[in-house]
Amino acid sequence: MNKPTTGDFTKTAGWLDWYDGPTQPRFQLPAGSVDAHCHVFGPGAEFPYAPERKYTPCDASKQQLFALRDHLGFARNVIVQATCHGADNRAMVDACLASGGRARGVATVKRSVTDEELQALHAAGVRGVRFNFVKRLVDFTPKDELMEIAARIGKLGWHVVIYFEAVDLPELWDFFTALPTTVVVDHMGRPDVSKHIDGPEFELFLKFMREHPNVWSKVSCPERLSVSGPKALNGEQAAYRDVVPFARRVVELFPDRVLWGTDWPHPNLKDHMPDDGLLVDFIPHIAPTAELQHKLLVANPMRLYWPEEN
Ligand SMILES: O=C(O)/C=C(\CC(=O)C(=O)O)C(=O)O
Repeated sequence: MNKPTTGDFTKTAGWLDWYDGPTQPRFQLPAGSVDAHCHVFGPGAEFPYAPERKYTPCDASKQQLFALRDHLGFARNVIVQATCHGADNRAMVDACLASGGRARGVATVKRSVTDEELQALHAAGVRGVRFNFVKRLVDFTPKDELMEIAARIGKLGWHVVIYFEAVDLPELWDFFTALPTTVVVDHMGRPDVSKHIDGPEFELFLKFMREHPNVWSKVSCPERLSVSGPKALNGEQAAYRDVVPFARRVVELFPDRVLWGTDWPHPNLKDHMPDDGLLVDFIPHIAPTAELQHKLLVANPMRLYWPEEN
């Protein structure tokens, strides 16, 4: 895959581009698998990055995303609006429209979004909005604004994707548990995997899922969560072992409410870029049976993003 230059934009210092030439996964994805968390970036020359962004990425186009999809053996993508595009959803919408029905989207919208704009996003394939609470990525948005947006998009049958770090869950609990829609948590709420899996922090996350049947989780991003590796590089077939027990527990406890995605092109990784083929080989470690794999990769994302096909 050739990486284009970033138009007039200069990448954030130390930015790592995605892994060039990922290996063919050994794990064969079930037919119809969905990569339920990935992004497109720009290209900046066509879809400029937002003035309020906290980082400037490398360009990562829809063609490059679709080439990765085909290489890894996925059938479909869910393209999640990244903060570097703010609430300008054009790059994500353009990718959904170009996918021939094989991509759905998760948008970022402001309170000022009109009903017509929401309808247009729906027609393009958007089925959710993302509320981001990771402080290094976004400025604060008042909760009453977010609640108002949630109520409006709920009427369209959309869901809310929430991104936060584990230490912030207690403070966000009341807001999250009041959301009226299906709620999808990015990357298991970013547990600190150096803490004990049975400790209070991860237990609070499991309680969140246990007590609220509208809450789903992406069991993605081991490359972001891992502390001790090993990294998904150089043919490593048992990467990110410290994350496995956490993700596996969520998959086994809530098999009908989990999703998986590559997170390509892996924004803001500072230390290494995973080989996406080896990331796919991580899946059977956290979903060890064919039944769990089918739910995680096919049945669950299809139910949430393509319910009309069920
Ligand atoms: O995309 C991800 O999964 C994670 C991100 C970036 C992000 O969310 C965004 O920019 O919107 C991160 O942790 O830096």
